[in-house]
Amino acid sequence: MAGVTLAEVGLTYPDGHTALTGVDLEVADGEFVALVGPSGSGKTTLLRTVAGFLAPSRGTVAIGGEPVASPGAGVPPEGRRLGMVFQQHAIWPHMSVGANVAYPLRRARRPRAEIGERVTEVLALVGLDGYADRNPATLSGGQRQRVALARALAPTPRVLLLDEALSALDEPLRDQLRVELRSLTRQLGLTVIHVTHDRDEALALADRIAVLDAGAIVQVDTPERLLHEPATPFVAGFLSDATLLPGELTDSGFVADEHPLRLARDVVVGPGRGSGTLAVLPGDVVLHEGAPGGEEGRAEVVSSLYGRTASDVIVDWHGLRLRAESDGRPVVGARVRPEVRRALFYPDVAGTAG
Ligand SMILES: Nc1ncnc2c1ncn2[C@@H]1O[C@H](COP(=O)(O)OP(=O)(O)OP(=O)(O)O)[C@@H](O)[C@H]1O
Repeated sequence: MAGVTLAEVGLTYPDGHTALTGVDLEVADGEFVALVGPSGSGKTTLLRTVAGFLAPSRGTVAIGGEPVASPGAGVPPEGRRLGMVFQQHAIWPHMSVGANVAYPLRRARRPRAEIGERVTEVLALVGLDGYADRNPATLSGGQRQRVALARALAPTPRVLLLDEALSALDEPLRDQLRVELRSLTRQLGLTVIHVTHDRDEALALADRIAVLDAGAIVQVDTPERLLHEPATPFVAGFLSDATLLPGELTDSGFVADEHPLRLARDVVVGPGRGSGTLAVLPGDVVLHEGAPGGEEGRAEVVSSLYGRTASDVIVDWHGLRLRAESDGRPVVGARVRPEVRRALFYPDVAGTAG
């Protein structure tokens, strides 16, 4: 059993900056959890707290049910039986590939024969069979990351911590390593916490994703639920590029503040009445070309980026930058009429009437 449990974890750096404000997170044994959030939201701080490089100011961290950190007490990183892979510069250039992978085993004073066997085994696992004698300088970026992964896996860690481990690689290599990483961690039944700024990578790899904002977790859920049922306007905006706008929801529908958008009640998803925030997902907007109808329905295309499944389009609609997915590729400057087919409503806490 090697799940990871964080209970009420807070962390304030010595300069007084609070990076984590009370994080509760339960990662199950064998689960792959991605941590995402804007720059500075605390992702790396959280990962380093689990690793043992940082001590929480309050709360506890447990691995496999055993408390490893609480204020004033802690198991050092080397006693936590974790593997870690960073973005780059993770392997030592003056050692051969085999020596890099053997290093944590030598430090643990494992018998020489066992070390040799294990190095061969993990190099094969990451697709680097026969690379033990190579100098890391002669490897590609992707191969070096595989060496880093092999070194992290060599001592049979209970949990694998990845900090932007694939981010320095170019596509399509990054994509290939994503696939390999996922099947490898499944095969080994490893618990993984993966920090990434790449939303698509998190959605593709993770069983569940934890979304951080300003040092707190705002939602932990499966990729599907995060995309279709974001818990807050922030999550809808951050993960799905939702357009957010304030307004009022009544029994007859939504009326935007200082904008012509009006929606019937049956296309607005969400509880409550009163003032709040509407989140419009790009896939819920249809752009009608030719812009028939009244002036208030007209918008102008300001950006149109072609994509594999749809174009990513931004229109200026009476000062609102509305994001839409479009089957075609509308040209910049075209006049269109946006139709919002569905939207999510989040009542203001103070403005909710029930
Ligand atoms: N050693 C430190 N001393 C003081 N503040 C720090 C220190 N390290 C990080 N911080 C601050 O703590 C907050 C969280 O930083 P952290 O690196 O965990 O964020 P992040 O989500 O990983 O960001 P990024 O995506 O940019 O890597 C930031 O405001 C950062 O400036």
